[in-house]
Amino acid sequence: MATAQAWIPSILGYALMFHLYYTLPASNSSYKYLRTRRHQTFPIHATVLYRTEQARETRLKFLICAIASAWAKSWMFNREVKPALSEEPSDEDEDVKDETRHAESIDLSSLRKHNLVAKKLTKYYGKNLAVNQISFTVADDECFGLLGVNGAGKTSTFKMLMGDETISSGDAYVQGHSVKTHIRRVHEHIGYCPQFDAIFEELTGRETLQLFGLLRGLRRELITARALILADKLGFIEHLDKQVFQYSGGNKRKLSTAIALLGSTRLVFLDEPTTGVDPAAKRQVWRAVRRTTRAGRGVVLTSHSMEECEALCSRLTIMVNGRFHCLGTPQHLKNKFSEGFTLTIKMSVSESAPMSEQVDVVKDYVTSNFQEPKLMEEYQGLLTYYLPDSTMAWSQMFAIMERARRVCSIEDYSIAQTTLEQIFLQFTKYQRTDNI
Ligand SMILES: Nc1ncnc2c1ncn2[C@@H]1O[C@H](COP(=O)(O)OP(=O)(O)OP(=O)(O)O)[C@@H](O)[C@H]1O
Repeated sequence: MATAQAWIPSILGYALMFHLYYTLPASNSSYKYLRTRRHQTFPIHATVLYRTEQARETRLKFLICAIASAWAKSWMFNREVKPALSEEPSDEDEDVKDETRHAESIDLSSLRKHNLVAKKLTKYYGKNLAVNQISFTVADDECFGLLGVNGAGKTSTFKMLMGDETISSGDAYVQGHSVKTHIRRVHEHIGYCPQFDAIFEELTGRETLQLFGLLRGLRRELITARALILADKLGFIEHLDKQVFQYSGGNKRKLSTAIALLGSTRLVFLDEPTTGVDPAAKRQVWRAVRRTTRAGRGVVLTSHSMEECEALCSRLTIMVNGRFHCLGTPQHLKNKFSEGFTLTIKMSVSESAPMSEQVDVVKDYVTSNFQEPKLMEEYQGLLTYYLPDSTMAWSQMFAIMERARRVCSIEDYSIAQTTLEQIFLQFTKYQRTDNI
């Protein structure tokens, strides 16, 4: 499809070019010399004049044709085929509706009081609707998480907010400045760690930070001090004077995160900052992000790690097909979308009876004390149950299991709520994959 689209403007352009070339009238003088030539009566100076005239006209025609061709091309590429947007899907989540109403009710005079306000932000790539009328706000000291599978629209959202991609409709406001009309002012307030490291391989880490600091308009001494602090906190200080091409993938991500955090901007966009970063270093990045929000700066984060979102985000949303499908604190989402609990029991080794008998006793106990428990896994004295009754109180479940410890051969047990990952999977199974 993309190839066909690329060919159409060229064919149109060239067709237009040939059409114009053969139909545009030549000037009188050109006709005159043409006629003269046909009758073989032209003097030598007339031939020269004819060629000059002809060349000038040809150039003019080609110029007109080239402009027409370029216009046809840009019209084809910039044309956005917009299928009608449904006003508000009826099955939209209440929290998402509330956030939408809140963001859209903020009037122009109050926009300055908000760190980031997005109103009906929409992105089309041709016919593909990548981001579908999302509205949200990000407060100072808030870490707002955008979750979603590949192709959900997270990066497109960032790109629109950064002015890297045009906004198809809607707008966003950073500290009151419109992304559509005042992108330069917007840039002053945003630190950005893109999904793919946009850094110069030949520079050292220190030079990179100095370059980006100077571009931000920071004083040299300040940049030097901040570069050292960030490299130390993010854990790449020993690589600071190495050229970037020598950095591992994880260290490049840390450097990109440091660039985003360098300028003390009101907002920081982090697009999968810990991809490829080892678990210990990940914690360092998390600490740096927490310090950022504690300092009163807003962070918008995308990540494929549920653990990361749970650790960092004050609010998060799960994006599917360019729309928000739920929104709230991690605990709120767990309480709201929780579908039961997971009970894990570890059997104790006892000489009094064979293991299989003891396991049967525990199974009977669980079946008679919980509603419709489902044995998910049984492996070497370890039983994992799914408890679908999400209305049961924690205290009640623990009381049952403490009693079980006294009457059965149980060494240990644990009860866990549905994880954020399970909730994520519930939503993302609806993601279209045809256009990724
Ligand atoms: N430059 C582009 N041209 C055409 N389609 C695009 C372009 N960039 C993204 N898309 C499409 O837009 C949709 C959203 O893509 P986007 O990169 O925003 O998703 P994402 O949630 O960031 O995914 P990932 O987790 O893989 O980064 C996808 O269907 C993708 O194919």
